[in-house]
Amino acid sequence: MRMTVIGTGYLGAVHAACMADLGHDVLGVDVDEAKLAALAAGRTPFYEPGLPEILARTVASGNLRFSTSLEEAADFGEVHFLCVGTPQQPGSAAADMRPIDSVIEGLAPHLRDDCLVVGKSTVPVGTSDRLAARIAELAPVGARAEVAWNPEFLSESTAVEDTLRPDRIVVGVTSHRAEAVLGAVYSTMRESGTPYLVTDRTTAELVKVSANAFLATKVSFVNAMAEVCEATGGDVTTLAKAIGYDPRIGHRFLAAGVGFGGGCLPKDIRAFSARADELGFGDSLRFLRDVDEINMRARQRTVDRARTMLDGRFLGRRVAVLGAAFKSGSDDVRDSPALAVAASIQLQGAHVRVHDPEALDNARAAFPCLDYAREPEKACEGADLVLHLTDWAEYRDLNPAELAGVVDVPRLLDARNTLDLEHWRTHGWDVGALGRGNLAA
Ligand SMILES: NC(=O)c1ccc[n+]([C@@H]2O[C@H](COP(=O)([O-])OP(=O)(O)OC[C@H]3O[C@@H](n4cnc5c(N)ncnc54)[C@H](O)[C@@H]3O)[C@@H](O)[C@H]2O)c1
Ligand SMILES: O=c1ccn([C@@H]2O[C@H](COP(=O)(O)OP(=O)(O)O[C@H]3O[C@H](CO)[C@@H](O)[C@H](O)[C@H]3O)[C@@H](O)[C@H]2O)c(=O)[nH]1
Repeated sequence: MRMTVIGTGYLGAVHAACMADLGHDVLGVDVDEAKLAALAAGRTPFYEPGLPEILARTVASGNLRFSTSLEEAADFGEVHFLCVGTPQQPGSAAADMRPIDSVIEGLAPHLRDDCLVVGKSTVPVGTSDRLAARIAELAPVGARAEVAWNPEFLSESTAVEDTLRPDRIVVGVTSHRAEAVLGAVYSTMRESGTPYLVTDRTTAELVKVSANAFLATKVSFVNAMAEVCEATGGDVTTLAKAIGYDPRIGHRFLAAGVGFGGGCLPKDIRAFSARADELGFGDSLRFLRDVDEINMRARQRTVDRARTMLDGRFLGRRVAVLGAAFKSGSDDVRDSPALAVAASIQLQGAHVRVHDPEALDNARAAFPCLDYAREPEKACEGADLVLHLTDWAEYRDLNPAELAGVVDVPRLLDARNTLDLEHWRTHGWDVGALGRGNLAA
């Protein structure tokens, strides 16, 4: 099937390459010419495990091509996936819909007969109806252009696997024709037994934002329990392990620490709340403000704990930060808790040097005020405190004995709760963590 993928960022580049790998004929479209040039040369503009191989394969086979032209896109395919960004609006909690609106303005006047515009971006409920109405105004007379919504659930770091073998596929449609077209797009997944839910567009939009709201709530729940453990002397890691054995709760998304960040969960819960206020059901989602507050408090608690470990003073101290990406397996630093903490500590007078295996360039562009090192050992040189803020596997393999010889004072705060602190302690380290009130000072 011939299709376009409009917006080739973290979501769109993966979707385009995976669709091409499934045998579809795909045109990726973006406004960012540098990004398109890299993709067309088979180079991934960001770090995503497994993507370079699929991209190289599909570009070489000719199944995947790129363009900046929406007119060319309209002419190219019968299905158009919208994958552009919906970031938080500056100065508001709501989603910025300008990228999507501008795509519709550019695409709709050129749409061919019988095409399907399929939203994958995460949007405020009601968007698909609004876009369908606008397309009806702009599309050539007689063009039967429809809108469907097909939310995306991939996570960065496992995006390729999540796209090729998703937990479920949800399509929101208003006709049998749209249902049949999307059924053909996803025939491989359907044949392999992936749960496939066909629904109305509104429900499809809501499935996406409610899934992210639930995930955010789960992380904030465990971070609230971390606060309780700190106040009472409990251990949140054991607590999470114990409650997670109940299959109704489950272990995933119960890792307490510095909280959630990234280009999705924080902005999506805010946009959901803002939309609820707009539509008059804000009270139903009031709890999401607590979820957001608990999450922001996790960053502040990390800063406070670091200050306490440094005897109440950041000024003139050297702090090594392990991790800049919002999570391991990604180079994405959008709303990264690690960088928020690092910058706050720097602003309070410490000299902060950050290491990350993949996200250094993005981190430097976002926070040029921080100092950076290409090796963890370099970041730790002369440090009064080492802060573990992104849970890269390689940090679990660090040698505490060797690192003790590099730092000024062997002091470690594990704000991800994934390091073996007893092991570090046996090598002379003074250790701290979040939510582990039972850790003897
Ligand atoms: N990143 C994820 O893991 C993920 C997963 C599921 C859903 N989503 C949703 O998908 C959407 C995209 O997210 P992302 O992380 O890929 O963002 P991103 O910023 O990485 O990518 C967005 C892309 O859209 C391009 N773009 C912006 N305006 C454009 C225009 N007018 N025409 C063509 N291209 C344009 C940008 O240049 C960029 O390459 C968001 O709504 C997000 O919430 C993201
Ligand atoms: O137990 C946990 C799990 C996650 N996190 C943090 O939560 C954030 C988000 O992690 P994750 O959800 O794995 O990453 P994303 O790539 O942002 O994916 C989320 O956002 C995407 C965009 O909407 C959705 O498609 C995915 O389903 C949803 O998981 C990161 O900062 C993680 O470090 C925790 O602090 N504790």
